[in-house]
Amino acid sequence: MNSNNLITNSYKNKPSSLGHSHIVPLDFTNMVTVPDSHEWVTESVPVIDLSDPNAKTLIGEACEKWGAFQVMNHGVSMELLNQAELEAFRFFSLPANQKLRVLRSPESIIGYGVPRISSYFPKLLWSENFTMMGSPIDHAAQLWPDQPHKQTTFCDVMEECQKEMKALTERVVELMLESLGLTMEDLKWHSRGQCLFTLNSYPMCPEPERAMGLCPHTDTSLLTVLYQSSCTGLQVFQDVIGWIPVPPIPGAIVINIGDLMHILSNGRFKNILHRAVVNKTRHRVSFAVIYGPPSDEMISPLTKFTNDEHPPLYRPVNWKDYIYSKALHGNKALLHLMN
Ligand SMILES: C=C1C[C@]23C[C@@]1(O)CC[C@H]2[C@@]12CCC[C@@](C)(C(=O)O1)[C@H]2[C@@H]3C(=O)O
Ligand SMILES: O=C(O)CCC(=O)C(=O)O
Ligand SMILES: [Fe+2]
Repeated sequence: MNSNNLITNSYKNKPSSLGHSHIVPLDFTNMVTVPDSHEWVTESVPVIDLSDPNAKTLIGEACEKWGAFQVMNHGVSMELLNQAELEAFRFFSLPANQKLRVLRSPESIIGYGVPRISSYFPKLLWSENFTMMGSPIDHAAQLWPDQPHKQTTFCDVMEECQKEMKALTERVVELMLESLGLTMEDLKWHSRGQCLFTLNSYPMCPEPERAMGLCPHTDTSLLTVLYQSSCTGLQVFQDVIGWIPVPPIPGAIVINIGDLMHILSNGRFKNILHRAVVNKTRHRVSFAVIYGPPSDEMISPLTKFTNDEHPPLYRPVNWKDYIYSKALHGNKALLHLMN
């Protein structure tokens, strides 16, 4: 037999793109640290400095590859973020009977309760949620009826933080559109965008590996802008790799693409699947602006992203109906909208 036909010769003349072809194994005995050459660190979502002149392009790339990124130099005051975190801890540390005064009704979005997505999973979550829209004054009055000072502080901080995070959200939406050659004018409702402000609490858990803080989901929003402070827990899902932690970076804010932005971009921007895991030693709190279009505005793939070769992937839907559909179908809601 011609020796050239043997399988053992398969690598003959193979070009070595990384120059790794003739590496001999490390002598692993007595190694006390891992040399740089052997360090495998899983890449996580990009961190983008909004003062970088290249920020727009980096955002576009991050939206297509990941559907999530962290931003620095975002213009939201650190002092305000710290105050909001403190107020969130104060709220969640209230006795259960006091928090139950502002229990969310089954029909409503706002108020205190289990995260909405709980309803479409068989097991319960190791978390609590308090969602606001605009001023939480009515809820604050129920929470602290005899302490007007506490009501004012809570409302002032929540309203101001919501305002600054909403401004950041709109700036990021603008950069996302610009990265695709569009402007805010292409969203005819752009001055009427609305947001919810939500506080998430993940108490310490005696057996974290048996529990789940927030189960895997994509957000219904256009964009969710989240502050997770210094406690790890948020993870994003990437095909092939699996769950990847989004490490807390001091001062950074996380941006997640939601289902509606995925629809607008006709699938070009990824709606990131994410979850929050819990831990044994720290009570974790996060808060987010959930940004979307006016409730009745129909959202469909922008014409810029559709043509004969790329027909619209989804039928038009408004945010209100989509939220309802998500409550019915959970993570399959988008499939129900497919053409
Ligand atoms: C508009 C909405 C988005 C949201 C579900 C909701 O109907 C109201 C609150 C939002 C929230 C906050 C906590 C996490 C989350 C997954 C949940 O269960 O309720 C989000 C939902 C979302 O982003 O889709
Ligand atoms: O707390 C987190 O890290 C995730 C929160 C989240 O996914 C959400 O509010 O939609
Ligand atoms: Fe989420």
